[in-house]
Amino acid sequence: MNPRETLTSPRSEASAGNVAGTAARPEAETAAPVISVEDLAIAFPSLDGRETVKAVDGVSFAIAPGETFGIIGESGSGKTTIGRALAGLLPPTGGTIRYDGEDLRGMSRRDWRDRRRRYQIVFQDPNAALDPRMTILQSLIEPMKIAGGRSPEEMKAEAMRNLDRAGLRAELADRHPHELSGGQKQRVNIARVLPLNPRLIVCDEVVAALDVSIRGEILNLFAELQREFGIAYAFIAHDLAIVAQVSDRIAVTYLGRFMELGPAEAVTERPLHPYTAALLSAEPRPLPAHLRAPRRIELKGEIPSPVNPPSGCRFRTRCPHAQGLCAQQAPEWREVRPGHHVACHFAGPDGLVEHASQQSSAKTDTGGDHR
Ligand SMILES: Nc1ncnc2c1ncn2[C@@H]1O[C@H](COP(=O)(O)OP(=O)(O)OP(=O)(O)O)[C@@H](O)[C@H]1O
Repeated sequence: MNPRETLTSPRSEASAGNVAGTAARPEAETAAPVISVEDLAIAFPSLDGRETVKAVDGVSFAIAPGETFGIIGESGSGKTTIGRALAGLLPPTGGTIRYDGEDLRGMSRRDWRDRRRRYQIVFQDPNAALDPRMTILQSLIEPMKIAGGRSPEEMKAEAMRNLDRAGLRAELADRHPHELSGGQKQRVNIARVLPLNPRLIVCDEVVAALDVSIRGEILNLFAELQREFGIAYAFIAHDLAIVAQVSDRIAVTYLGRFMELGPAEAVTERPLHPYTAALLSAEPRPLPAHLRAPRRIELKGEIPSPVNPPSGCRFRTRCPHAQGLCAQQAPEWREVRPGHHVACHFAGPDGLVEHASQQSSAKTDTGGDHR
């Protein structure tokens, strides 16, 4: 994560050498993944209990130490569900998650808790993890109490150190959450997880509820902690420009599956999947030049229900380039550029859109209109 890079200066290719399945940063190429996910599936019973909501339906990836792994996609695409599963808050209904190589299933509850502690989540709502009745100091001490092994004096000293690390003044320790701003509370949330020596923090829309003016400061704090402690982040957000700015790699999620996964600058500057291109061109705010889609691709209609996803390619019902094949066959997950994977029948190393448009003009179209 490096939010100090401005949005108008994309990362250089050299700084983003990539290895399939792990990090985009060269120093992480040989490091064992902090987390590796294989064929993850998470299903919920629907509200009436009669159907199954396939919120996540077969995603695989690995995150390297110190990497920021961005996850984007429309509302309902499964981002939060993936994030909650990574933080151990939701048991997978299929597939495996390995934490530093270990599958935690079947462990004793105590061992599981000890391991899981190092994979944390910070939510959009700064109040989500703070008890309004506790002082900030008590809130900072609470996770250490649960973890055990420190004396009250040690816990207090560690809490004060982390308050400082998170950029907060010592006198805030005696305040209650309602006396702090949203940005300050989000800093407390970050300070709370530091004593747990996190390996991975899932950042779920962590700046979405904050004033635009302080978003950069919070992102800088995440970046500083990453540099200092080598923490990896799974960074979930709607705001494409922010995800592009902070991530080493980006996964593009649609209806519980990944459509595309690759180095951040490649995904945002030379997207392979029409869904990624559509997300880029649908950005309400003007994006920096390097993130702008070459032409506008309209994303029509709502995301279909994960109870009954479309056959073949899940995106086909909204894809301007869909053809007969897309309804019949789910596209394979292919690596078409080094470290850059895509699930689209028509993606090639030089991109997709032109190739698919040429074919679609000659064949029957099963999707929306062209363009
Ligand atoms: N506890 C649950 N019970 C039933 N369905 C659920 C549950 N949690 C999530 N879902 C469904 O799973 C799908 C994915 O939801 P999820 O919150 O992961 O998406 P998201 O991409 O994070 O969306 P948003 O950006 O709005 O947070 C949605 O259709 C959602 O309604």
